[in-house]
Amino acid sequence: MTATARPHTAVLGGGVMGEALVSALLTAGWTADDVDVTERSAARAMELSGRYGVRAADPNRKAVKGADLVLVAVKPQVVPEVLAEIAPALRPGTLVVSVAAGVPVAVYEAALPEGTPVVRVMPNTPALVGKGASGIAPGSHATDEHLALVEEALAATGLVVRVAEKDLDAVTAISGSGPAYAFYLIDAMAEAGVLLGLTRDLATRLAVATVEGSAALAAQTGDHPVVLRERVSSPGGTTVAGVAALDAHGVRAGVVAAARAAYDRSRALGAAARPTPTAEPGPARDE
Ligand SMILES: NC(=O)C1=CN([C@@H]2O[C@H](COP(=O)(O)OP(=O)(O)OC[C@H]3O[C@@H](n4cnc5c(N)ncnc54)[C@H](OP(=O)(O)O)[C@@H]3O)[C@@H](O)[C@H]2O)C=CC1
Ligand SMILES: O=C(O)[C@@H]1CCC=N1
Repeated sequence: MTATARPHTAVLGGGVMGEALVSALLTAGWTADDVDVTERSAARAMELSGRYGVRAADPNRKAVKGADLVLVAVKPQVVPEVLAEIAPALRPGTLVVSVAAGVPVAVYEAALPEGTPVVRVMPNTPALVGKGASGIAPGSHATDEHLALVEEALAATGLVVRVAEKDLDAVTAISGSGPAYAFYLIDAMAEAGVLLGLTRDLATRLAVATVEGSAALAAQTGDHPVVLRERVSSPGGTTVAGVAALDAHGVRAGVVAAARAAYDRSRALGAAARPTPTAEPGPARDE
């Protein structure tokens, strides 16, 4: 039996998320020969090449020339310059997928040749261990087949859900940035354990296992979080005392404020990436 051919793929930007994407592609059935990765620093590109066997390509423009799938994983502020660089070299039909926070599909469609299919993705770092959560949204030229290809590319990362683009800033605020909130909670629980006399190692292991187990219980039962919380809370017991203290310290309001701040920041990053009204319209391809 021969393996299914995968589209030749260029990953532009090999930082935290670019590396997660490279790893996910290889787990999903792409071979190392199918994947090129570009980086600003040659040393980082060689590091990824050594770790995964993928080709360290340079520059972005050359990498996309032979690609059927381009994954943009640079910072939002760098997206406009990368699009300007690659636009003339993109082959017709090449699917451009971006994980950049906030940057609207319209920015890609304005910068890339007319008709270029674009899909925006908001992944998160638990993708590194197959436990991620990603929202994906199509641009105006992306078809169901394009979305299916993105789902195939992300198959090893965990949950992938299709959403409307208007919801991606909210997805960013909840699941994109969310791992940091969860790590914040784990760190705070571990620190509290140390305050109460546990060793840091034990307190950290207990906190990690508790958050992991609670997430697994919520996922496997499908029960509402309030129901699950009530099951922990014996009348007049320790848990109601603890949860009352969380409420008294405004922790719920703090989580809502965190998500709102991340949402606003995502929108601001998107606004900053939009071209000024005087900018020239889309470029032509290389001959
Ligand atoms: N980290 C996360 O949890 C998530 C990140 N994202 C998105 O993923 C994108 C990348 O984020 P993250 O991986 O955290 O950031 P990183 O800074 O770790 O990665 C970006 C990488 O791109 C490199 N780079 C910069 N300019 C270029 C260029 N012109 N061509 C090729 N590579 C370049 C950077 O090099 P150098 O450092 O030398 O500039 C860096 O290694 C962002 O747009 C972010 O919004 C989305 C969801 C979650
Ligand atoms: O912090 C950020 O901007 C990126 C996007 C979501 C998670 N990390």
